Amino acid sequence: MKAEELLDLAPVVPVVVLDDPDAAVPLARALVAGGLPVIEVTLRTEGALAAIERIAAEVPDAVVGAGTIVQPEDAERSARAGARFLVSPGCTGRLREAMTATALPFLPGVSSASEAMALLEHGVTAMKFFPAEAAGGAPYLKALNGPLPQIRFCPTGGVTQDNATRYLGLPNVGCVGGSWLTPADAVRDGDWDRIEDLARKAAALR
Ligand SMILES: O=C(O)C(=O)C[C@H](O)[C@H](O)COP(=O)(O)O
Repeated sequence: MKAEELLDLAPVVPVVVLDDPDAAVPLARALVAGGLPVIEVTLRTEGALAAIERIAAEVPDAVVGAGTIVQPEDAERSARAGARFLVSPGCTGRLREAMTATALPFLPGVSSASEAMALLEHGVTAMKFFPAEAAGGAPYLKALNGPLPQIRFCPTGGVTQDNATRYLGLPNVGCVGGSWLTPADAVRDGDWDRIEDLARKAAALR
């Protein structure tokens, strides 16, 4: 799968922070049941790689990836755990090389025209726009589409059920990402029905 194709699999990519790897499988099943098969597990917790491993092994309909790829080593570690894509909040030359070396599709984070152009020089045309709302929101991305129509984005950061359509209506947006599908209290309480419901509403956004 190419990164461009990843952007078209689902309108919303849930960004998940998981403390307990035991929650990974029921959580992923709830998201898939609600219609959101692409799941980004952030490497912000100790259990993140174990969570990715479990989802990859036990939820065949999910497309699980690793988020918060910050160190070059994170890319290979995530690939070994079974991640099928990689997402980073920003990008450096070393990080791009490490993500490229895994042969997995990846969405490097950018928040400016220059950052996007630096990646474009290396043939990267699918990116995460982060932090989307704080960096200028949908008007900013709309403005980038004029000079840089070959780049498509997954805006993430401050995106919600209520503002997602502003992004999804843009020609250079494939999908959006966000943590609103998996509220911390719902994950802690194992309220998978609530998460499935949130996913279903988000899946209907497009
Ligand atoms: O962890 C990463 O890799 C990030 O870059 C940040 C996340 O994508 C955002 O924290 C999600 O944003 P919210 O939906 O506003 O919570």
